[in-house]
Amino acid sequence: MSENCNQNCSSCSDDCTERKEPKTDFSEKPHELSNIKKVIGIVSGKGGVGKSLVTSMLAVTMNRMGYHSAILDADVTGPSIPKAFGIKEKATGSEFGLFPIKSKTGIDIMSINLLLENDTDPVVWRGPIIGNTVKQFWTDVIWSDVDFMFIDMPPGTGDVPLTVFQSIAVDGIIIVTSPQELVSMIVSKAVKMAEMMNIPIIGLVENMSYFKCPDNDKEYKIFGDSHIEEIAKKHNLEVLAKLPIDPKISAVCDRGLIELFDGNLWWLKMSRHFFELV
Ligand SMILES: Nc1ncnc2c1ncn2[C@@H]1O[C@H](COP(=O)(O)OP(=O)(O)OP(=O)(O)O)[C@@H](O)[C@H]1O
Repeated sequence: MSENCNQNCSSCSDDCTERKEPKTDFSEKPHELSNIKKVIGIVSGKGGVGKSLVTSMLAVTMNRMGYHSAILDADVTGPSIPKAFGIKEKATGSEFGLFPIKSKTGIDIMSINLLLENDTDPVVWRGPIIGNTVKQFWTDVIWSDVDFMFIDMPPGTGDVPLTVFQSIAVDGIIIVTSPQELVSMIVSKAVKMAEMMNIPIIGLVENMSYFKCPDNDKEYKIFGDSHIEEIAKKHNLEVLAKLPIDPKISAVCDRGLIELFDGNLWWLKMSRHFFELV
């Protein structure tokens, strides 16, 4: 029995011996014309820590290595992926389903902003509708020959991420954090959620870890000291990267040119973990 057992089997995914009700399977099949090999979810305990940036750069890195990458932007209320890739056109469809938009370098992307008339329209929908929209990005979009799909998950551990985890067969997740107070609690929540859903955690990424001053090469910890190593040890996880604050990153994102960012070794180091999933 799970140490967190609340005697309510309907809200639990554990296969324990005490189970009273059969496990409900909420998983959805992708579109019948889709072919997706591996799905990696990028999650964060709270917004604004760089989840979309990590999602985008991982897709760019794998694409540069010759793998067909895709991004499913499940962050419906804060969709920043089309902006980072400079995508302005709208998604189209046929009687068979919806087609993702191809970025300049061939990454397939689907996001709510590719369907809304105006990018600036707010998505003032309740959780179940948002959850269903993300499900449809999985079931109604034709994802052709995708080697690695990266999902920019909605921030937090609430209703919407839960729906996404239950409906989409995610092969592994990466948790993105920043070096601030509360990180320990936020990571613990994300880890518990992944454990409940039986989803492997590939590792942790600390974004905005430090800033390296170009004038004196010194590293400054703008958001305070990092505790990511202790947190990783506590949960028996690997720290995949400690990414610096880099004004060049925000500049390319703002100009829709993320595919031109030359990246650094961190991204290549992270990508080796995806091959372990294959
Ligand atoms: N390491 C970094 N250096 C400089 N700017 C960064 C870095 N990481 C992220 N940013 C910038 O910070 C902003 C927030 O990043 P991003 O959109 O990736 O966060 P998020 O966690 O996905 O947020 P949300 O959950 O609100 O969508 C963006 O403008 C991005 O360009």
